[in-house]
Amino acid sequence: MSDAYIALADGRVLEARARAPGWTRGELVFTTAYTGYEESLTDPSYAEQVLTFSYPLIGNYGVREERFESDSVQPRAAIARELTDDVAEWLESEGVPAIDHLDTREIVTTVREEGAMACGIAAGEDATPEDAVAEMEACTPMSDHTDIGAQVSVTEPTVHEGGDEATVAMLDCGAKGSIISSLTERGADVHVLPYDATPEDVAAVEPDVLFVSNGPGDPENFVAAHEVVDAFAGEVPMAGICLGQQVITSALGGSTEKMSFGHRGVNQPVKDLRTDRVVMTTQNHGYTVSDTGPLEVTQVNVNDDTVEGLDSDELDVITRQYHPEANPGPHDSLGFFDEVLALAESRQPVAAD
Ligand SMILES: NC(=O)CC[C@H](N)C(=O)O
Repeated sequence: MSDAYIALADGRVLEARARAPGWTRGELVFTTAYTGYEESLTDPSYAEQVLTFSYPLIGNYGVREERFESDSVQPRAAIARELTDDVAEWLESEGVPAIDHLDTREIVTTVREEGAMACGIAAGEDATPEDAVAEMEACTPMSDHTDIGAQVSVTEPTVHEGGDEATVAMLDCGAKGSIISSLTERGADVHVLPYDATPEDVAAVEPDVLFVSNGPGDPENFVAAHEVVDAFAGEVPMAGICLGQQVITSALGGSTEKMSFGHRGVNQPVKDLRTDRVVMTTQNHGYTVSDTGPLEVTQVNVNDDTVEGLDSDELDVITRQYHPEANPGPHDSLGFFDEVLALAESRQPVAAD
């Protein structure tokens, strides 16, 4: 008899071991990252998802708060072949169900073949397969989470001081902490605004750059952020990461679509079309830009040719689909943040003598 079950939308029910008890459901996804479990488990972009680690041992260097990307665990549940006690205790204390001792290769190959899918988990002494199936059946598609921004955003504007190099207005659609610190470390003051900030709220900050953060769910559901981008297009330089790239592009007239199983890992190869240089990147997304509107493609994914970087000299826009802040991940693309600051500088009025 097992004390945990996961039910997949394709009808399969797998037995597992409960590591943190609870009943839950979400969109089943996997990451191939072999380090960075604290960063991934606190990344707000995983809200409403159940995160499977394909790497078989998760937790072998403990749990340290300094590596957290937000102040809570974000996925609805965690799955690995083997979770250490450190990670299991952390997840239990956060009330997030966790299971291990199952064949995670089966989950990964299923999601790769059939796409990200609904799943239900029942973990704990009284768990039954039927409970897991009932959870799975109650799971709603990601695009139905129309106000997912409210789950992950600040509710009040918050200022992170970095210096007078630039003033950044960041729409917090679920921002990772290290995106904010990558900007403050370079001397920018970052005004973090709620995901549903109005153009007036943004104007009040007098930003040199408007930055749209990463975030969970379907980018089309971030309606207020689309309105802000539309209001400032051509007036204020813009930058975005992941959901930020998707929102900026669709607000400017392009579009996005859902991928089959997405990109989640720390070794996604990206080629810069201007230099022919390939860098390794950290990624976590299930949607992609399908029509770039007025933006020019500067970078593509070497594996599947999807859009990784966009640019517009005319509109002063630069965006990335991957995560240049690299937490976890290779540091190859940290220079993106220097480009964001240069963009801000290009628009600042030259001081009179
Ligand atoms: N990391 C992110 O910002 C993810 C963006 C979006 N939710 C997606 O899955 O594509």
